[in-house]
Amino acid sequence: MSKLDIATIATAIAGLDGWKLAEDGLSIGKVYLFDDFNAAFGFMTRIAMQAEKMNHHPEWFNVYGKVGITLTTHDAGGVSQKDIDLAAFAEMLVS
Ligand SMILES: C[C@H](O)[C@H](O)[C@H]1CNC2=NC(N)=NC(=O)C2=N1
Repeated sequence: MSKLDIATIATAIAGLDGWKLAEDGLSIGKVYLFDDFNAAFGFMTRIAMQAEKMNHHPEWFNVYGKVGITLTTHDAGGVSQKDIDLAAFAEMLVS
């Protein structure tokens, strides 16, 4: 899996509400806000199952209803299609 160029990443995340490219260009991220911990952890559980299925895992932070997700592909040293795909999966869950 090779990393994508910045233009490709920008185009891909333009269609993913709220997802941003990190200053260093090496990851994409978004902060989700849910009504409570139950909703937040349910969201995280579904992403965890998809991450295992894809063998592609997020870096994330959770406190109560807040879930911060950062996606990068360690093996590629940047953002790959897997990161875009997992972000798209997260957006599908909340849309
Ligand atoms: C051996 C390597 O860790 C595995 O192929 C997977 C596991 N999950 C992963 N997750 C992420 N985000 N990046 C990776 O490069 C990655 N590699």
